[in-house]
Amino acid sequence: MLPKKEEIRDKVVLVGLNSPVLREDSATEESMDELSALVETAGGETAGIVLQNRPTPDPRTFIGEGKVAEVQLYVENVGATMVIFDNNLSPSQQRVLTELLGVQVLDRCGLILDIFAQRAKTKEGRLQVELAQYRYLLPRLIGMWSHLERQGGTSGKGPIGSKGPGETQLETDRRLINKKIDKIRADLEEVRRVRATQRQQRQKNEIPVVAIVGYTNAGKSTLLNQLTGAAIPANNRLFDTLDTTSRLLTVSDTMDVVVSDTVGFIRKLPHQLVEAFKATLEELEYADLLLHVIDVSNTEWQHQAEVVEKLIVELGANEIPRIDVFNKCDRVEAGDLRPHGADICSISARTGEGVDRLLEMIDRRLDKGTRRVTIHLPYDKGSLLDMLYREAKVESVEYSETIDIVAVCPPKVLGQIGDYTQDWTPPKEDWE
Ligand SMILES: Nc1nc2c(ncn2[C@@H]2O[C@H](COP(=O)(O)OP(=O)(O)OP(=O)(O)O)[C@@H](O)[C@H]2O)c(=O)[nH]1
Ligand SMILES: [Mg+2]
Repeated sequence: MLPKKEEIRDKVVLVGLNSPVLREDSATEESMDELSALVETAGGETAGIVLQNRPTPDPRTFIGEGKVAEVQLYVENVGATMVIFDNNLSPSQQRVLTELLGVQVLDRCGLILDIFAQRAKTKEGRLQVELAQYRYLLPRLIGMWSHLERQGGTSGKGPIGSKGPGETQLETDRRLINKKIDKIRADLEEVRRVRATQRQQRQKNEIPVVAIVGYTNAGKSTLLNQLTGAAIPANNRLFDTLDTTSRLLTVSDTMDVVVSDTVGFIRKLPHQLVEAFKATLEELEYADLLLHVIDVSNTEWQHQAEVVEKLIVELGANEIPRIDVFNKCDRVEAGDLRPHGADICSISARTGEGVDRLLEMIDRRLDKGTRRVTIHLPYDKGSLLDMLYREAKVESVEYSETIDIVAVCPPKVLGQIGDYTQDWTPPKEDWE
């Protein structure tokens, strides 16, 4: 585990393998830079970067054996205390490398899990991280025990069914961890149930849900703060936000929405984490609109946006209407700004530039044709008032020459009272 900031910082050598067979798990200069930012976030310090090009990984040592010796020399020279791989290592590769290099070896997944463990604050967040950690740990634990067995040579040689001490211990550990996993799953199930109830309540009140999604550090929390005046911490480090925070936002005269900030995405997000954060990310599935925040000041923004798109599909949220929000436009030259389109807008969540237009877009995208109108109802049509009380939100009623009513009406109601309203403006036609 990496120490916190105020303690001595781990000196870390970063190692990556670039190989076509690894496909998305392959390391590039950009992914190594990002790994370095992750190390920084975790409170460590990058002491060197080694990137190897190789047609295929070595099954035992992942990078080539010669490269292992080179890394070992590097570790000694800079006095590194840890080596972190940008790729995913198998449990046995991790073990072999730890032995050969003589310092702790982590892979990208392990590092991200570590950061999540440092950041998780709420009970739910901690449960989710714990679940991911146990799921990550289980195969590694098994590898560790079978390794000890081989060294000790005390087991595995007897007749089938006879258990050596290593195996017994392994089985005990495995059972304990599986029991833990079951317990955490049950607790998270309860969280999910509570969320479902809250969701039903919102649906009954017909408050649409807008979820802010995007790559880590894109500016999601800053946008929620800008929109709602919330005070969610927004820091220039990866995975600052782990919990979903929701706030009410008045979008226009006729519309309130709930806006939710969500955990950031990253390339090679450990699948254990995706699974563990399902309860949080489930919110996405039920959102009425997604705001995909993209940091255009990052040279990698296109790749980052693709990663997010993929995860949105994986989470079954790709059918939900979406607005692409190009953020941090204050940091790029005006000429570089992305073109405006029906579902695209440029903003600066920090300065507030472009946010009004974003609000208009949200309003239109979610608009189901609801309008606030003044109705002048002749007294002989008084029975329509009952219908209004049932089907619309009546805000005021005055009895003068006619019955004067102000009400927020869904389209169905507007159709029935159209003859008695003057100020009903039909929905704008300039989209879809
Ligand atoms: N210049 C500039 N900086 C911004 C803007 N929006 C956000 N930032 C900065 O970008 C950094 C990350 O912002 P956050 O809002 O924490 O990003 P996030 O997407 O919530 O990040 P995670 O929660 O870590 O996934 C912070 O330092 C913000 O101040 C912007 O429009 N312009
Ligand atoms: Mg955030």
